[in-house]
This record gives sequence, C-alpha cells and structure tokens, in this order.
Amino acid sequence: MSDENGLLELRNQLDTIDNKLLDLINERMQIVHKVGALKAKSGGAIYRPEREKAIIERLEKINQEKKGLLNKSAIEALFLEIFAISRNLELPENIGYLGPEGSFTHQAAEARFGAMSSYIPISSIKGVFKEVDTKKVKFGVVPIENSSNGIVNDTINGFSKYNLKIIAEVVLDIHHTLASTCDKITDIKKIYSKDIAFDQCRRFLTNFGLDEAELIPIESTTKAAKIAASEPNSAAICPHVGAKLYNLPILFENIEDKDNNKTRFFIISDFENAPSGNDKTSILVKFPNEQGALVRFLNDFNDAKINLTKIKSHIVEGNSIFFIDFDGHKDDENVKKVLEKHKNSVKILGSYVKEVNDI
Ligand SMILES: C=C(O[C@@H]1C=C(C(=O)O)C=C[C@H]1O)C(=O)O
Repeated sequence: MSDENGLLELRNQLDTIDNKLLDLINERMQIVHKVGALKAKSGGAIYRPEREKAIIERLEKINQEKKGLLNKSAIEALFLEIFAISRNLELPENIGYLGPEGSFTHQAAEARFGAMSSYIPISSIKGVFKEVDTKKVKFGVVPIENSSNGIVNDTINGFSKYNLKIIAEVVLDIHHTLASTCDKITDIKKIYSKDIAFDQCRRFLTNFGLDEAELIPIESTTKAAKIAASEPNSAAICPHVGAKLYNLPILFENIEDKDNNKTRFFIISDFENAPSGNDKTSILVKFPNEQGALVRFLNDFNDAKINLTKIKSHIVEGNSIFFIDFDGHKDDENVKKVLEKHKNSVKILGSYVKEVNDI
C-alpha cells in the first residue's frame, strides 16, 4: 500500500472511532440530563468536585493498569472538559473570576471549569464575593495566597464578610514574562505590572538593568500588557496568555526570581461539599482575648489527631484572626467535635478535595 493509501486507511479508522466516541458521549449526556432532573427536584448541587475527582482517579488507575498511551494530565484535561459540558447541560452556570481576561485567576478558573464554561471577569475580589452572594454567578474564583507574597488580605476579608463556602482549591505555577514592542531592552523606560509581580521579579529587573526604568504598578498584569501594547518605550510584566491576548512580543520568559512561584486559588459558592475521603478544611478563628486561648485550641486539634497544615495570622478591622487549614472534612467525627467545642470563635470556610500541588 502506498503511503497515501495508508494514511487514508488510518484516517478511515479514526473516523469510525470518532463516530463511536460521539455516540458514547451523547449517551453519557442523556444520563447527565437525568442527573440534572433529579438534582432540580431535590435541590442538589450541580458541581460535585469530589465526584469528579473520584472519576478522574478511577480512570487514571485503569489507564495505568492497561498501560494506556494517555498521561495523567491528558486524562484530566479531557474529562474536565466533558464534566464542564455535562454541568452546562444540567444547568448553565456562570463563573465569576478576578479579571481581567487572561489573568492568572482566569487561568485557574479554566483549569477547573474547562474552556466551554461561561466566564465573567470581575474587577475586584470584593466584587467576586458580592456577585456570588447575590447569585449573579454560581461560582467565584479568587486568589488566596502566593508562595512569595503570602495571604491575600482581600480574600480573607471577603470570607469574614460573606457566608460563602470554599468548594475547591486550585494551585497554579506562576510564570511571568517581560513583553514589549521595543526591540532593545535599553529602549524600555517604563514597566507596567501588578505590585506583587514586581516583587516576584526583582532580581531579573536588577540583573538586566531594568531597575532604572520607571516601575508603574497597576491593578492587573493583563492590563499592563494592554497598556504596553499601545505605549512606545514601555513593557509589561505579565502572564504569557496576557501578552498573547494583546499581541505583545515576549522578550523574556519565566522571569520570576523563585523557580517554584505558586499561587493558590479558591473556588467559592453557596453550598457545601460531601466528604471525598481526601479532604482539607479551612477555617477563620478569632480568639477571645485570654491568655493561652491559641494554645488550648491547638492542643484540642492535637488531641483529636487532626493534622494542621497551615496557620497564618491576619488583621481584620484591628482584630487579629487566624486562617487555618487542616486535613479532614468538617463532618468527620473527630473534626466535628473540636469545631463544635470552639464554635464561638470559628468560622468554617469549607471542606474540599485536597490538591496534590501544594504551596
Ligand atoms: C453528573 C453529575 O454532575 C456533575 C457532572 C459530573 C459528570 O459529568 O460526571 C460529575 C459531578 C458533577 O460535577 C453528578 O453529580 O453525577
């Protein structure tokens, strides 16, 4: 058989498989439709991250056993897209994220909800909380902490003010680029970016003599790309996708000082997750002004054999509060007991499937 005929034959085989895949996906969607109808009757949540996680883990295991050609992230990418389409079929739901389009939070949202969902950029973290609270959007995506810059205060403030729940976490590796229409680095006189992005790229700026340029902080790295695309002798520190969005040539990639620069994001909504068997819980704690309150609290967690994974202090309206993460679900017996004992000082922010990529 000639190469050309060989190619034709293989493509015929692919067409036959694609036809079967289409039938199978449609068959799946018929069932999803029935799940949607049941949930509409019972008022159950459409998005069930713990169920999606379990499906992906099961498929990865089968794939490994069968020595399939797909790797873990390929399975995840394919199925997250199928789940997103499934959920939209059950009930189309909007996702509000800290914008603008192309921001790291947008990337975090897409990593979880796929390319087919309906996204709405919101210009502040406070705004994201408000739109979820008033049910304009079903889900909100906000940053909670960065490995170089710590906790995001506006997000803690949002949780203090609103009774919304964390239903999932997403951890992204953060890479910055220097993008500009200038041909020569010495032509760059102004650099636009978000204040924390400048902090994350200090060494690069010094090493390349760019600390001489005027550093202009603005509200987002994507907006920085937009401005730099139209202003001569300027540049932006922005994500790769931000530069692409505004056709801004990328001069340097991965300019962040630390090679494991990560940001953790929360997906927030108005419902609680069922336990998945591999959960984490986040709480805010405001201790009474008594000696030993923090120690007593921590001892109770220790006695209940709960593993605390993070504790950070934060000031809200002059009061010191703690943001705490621990392993387990709020409905686990040991967790429930401790939280009940301290219910006057604790606000439960949510229990959600633990991400493998940690910060
Ligand atoms: C279909 C369901 O709803 C959603 C879609 C899922 C899917 O497509 O398999 C899984 C969990 C939910 O996020 C379900 O809850 O089973």
